[in-house]
Order: sequence, then structure tokens, then C-alpha cells
Amino acid sequence: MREANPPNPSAIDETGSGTAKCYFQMREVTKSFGSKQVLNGVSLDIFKGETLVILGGSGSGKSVTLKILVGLLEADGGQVLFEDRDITHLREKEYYPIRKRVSYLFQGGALFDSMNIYQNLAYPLEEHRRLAPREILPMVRESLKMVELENIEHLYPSDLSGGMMKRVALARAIIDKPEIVLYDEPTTGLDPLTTRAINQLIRKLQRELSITSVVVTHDMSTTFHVADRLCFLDKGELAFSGTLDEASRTTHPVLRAYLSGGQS
Ligand SMILES: Nc1ncnc2c1ncn2[C@@H]1O[C@H](COP(=O)(O)OP(=O)(O)OP(=O)(O)O)[C@@H](O)[C@H]1O
Repeated sequence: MREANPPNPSAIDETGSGTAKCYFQMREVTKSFGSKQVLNGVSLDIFKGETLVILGGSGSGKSVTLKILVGLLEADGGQVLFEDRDITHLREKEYYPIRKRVSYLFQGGALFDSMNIYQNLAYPLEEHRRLAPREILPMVRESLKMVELENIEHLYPSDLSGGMMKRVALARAIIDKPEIVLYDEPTTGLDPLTTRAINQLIRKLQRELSITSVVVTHDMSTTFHVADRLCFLDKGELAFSGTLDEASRTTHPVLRAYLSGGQS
């Protein structure tokens, strides 16, 4: 079953670099691993300025979708556009300018255990921008402050709680001022209060830094808190796309179960 409700892009296109209304557009994208078809003709748009939540069951292809957007996986069929330019089959190096503008918050955060928090945050700046330490330190502090953490530069990931680790991973994701952040299950494994704090942070980053966000989750509190728009993946297809209000009127049985909290 497929329901598609086109959003009103004029309501959310405020950041506008160039004339493109969308950062990403996926057109009939297919992806298989061996004989397993994960995406079966998925089309979705990511409008500038919005927070899009991608919801779906385990194994429905949410993470695969994010990875295709940033070129960590290649689509088998269909097209991926970035600001109207076809990026479906770019070479690795050709993705670099896009990855400078798009940050990917991996499931689990992916902090380096052997590095302290300063080193974890400094890493992308040293590696990609070759900045000097005196330029990096204020950026590290500013980024930590944005996620409401201070004076923890000397600590190691093993010293932090799960919620703090997610915040540090978020600080690292925004340190180089991305235009878009892709969040892969940012609240999985967190208690309700910490989940709420991360949800508020996602909103704050969108508001204060004008970051466009794509949030992959099966957490309904995250969905209700952050979504401007919702896409629902089911059996490799985009089964729904629309606002939360439109989703509340959906007839799709699995999405209805999600929205009523019957499944997570
Ligand atoms: N590199 C890969 N090689 C083989 N199979 C893969 C690979 N990446 C993903 N898959 C498979 O694709 C399917 C979709 O994976 P994906 O990680 O996108 O699911 P998901 O919707 O994010 O699920 P979850 O909510 O459990 O994280 C799964 O069956 C997974 O095993």
C-alpha cells in the first residue's frame, strides 16, 4: 500500500543555498544484498530546512537509505539527486564536497575509545580541514556547549553515560557546521528523560543552526517531538509520506500500530 502526500515546500525552504528546494531526492531507488531486496523503488525528497523522520521496522532499510544518500552504499537502480544533481554513481572522491555539507551520526555514536573527548571532536578538523590546535580548541568548546556539555574534553568515552556519549557524538557531527545532519537512531537505548533531552537538542540544532535533519528511528517520542514530516518504510517501499497530522489519518495498518504506540 502506498500513500504519498506531497509536503508544502514553500513552508520549509528557508535556508536556500542555490535554487534547489531539496537537498536530496531519491527516485525509484532499489537496493539488494545477494537475493535479499531491501529497497524496492523508494522515492523520497528531503526539503531544505525540514526535519524528516524515517520510521520503519527492523530491517526495513532505514539505515541503508541514509547510507545511499551519502554514498556509503551505492543504489542498484533508480537515481539519487543532491541539489538537483545526479549523484547516484559518483566516485568516492566526488562525494567529498557533499560529505562536507552532510554529517552522519552513526548508530552507537562511533566515538574512538582510545581518544579523549577533545581528540574525538578534533579528529575531523585535523583530518579534513588541517586546522591548527589553537583554531580547533574554541570549536571543540563551542560544539560541546551547543549540546550542553562543558569541561569534559579530558575525559574518555568509557567515562561517559550513554546519553553523554550521544551528545558528544552529536557535538562531533556538528563541529564542522554541516547543513544537514543524518541521525541513525539517535535515542535507541536511552532512558525516557535522556531521550527527551536528545529530542530537544535535535530541535535546538535545527532552530539555532538552521540544520536540515533526517532522523531514522523507531522511537515514537522522537518522532512526535522532532518531525515536520514523516516517511514510513515497509517491505522495501515508501508506504507513507506526510505530516504527523496526515499520518494520524492513515489507513496503513502497521503505521497505525506505530502511531498508537502498539509497536516500537
Ligand atoms: N552491507 C550489508 N550487507 C548485507 N546486508 C546488509 C548490509 N547492510 C544492510 N543489510 C541488510 O539490509 C537490511 C536492512 O538493513 P538496515 O540496516 O537498513 O535496516 P534498518 O531499517 O535500519 O533496521 P534497524 O531498525 O534494525 O536498524 C537488513 O536485512 C540488513 O541485514
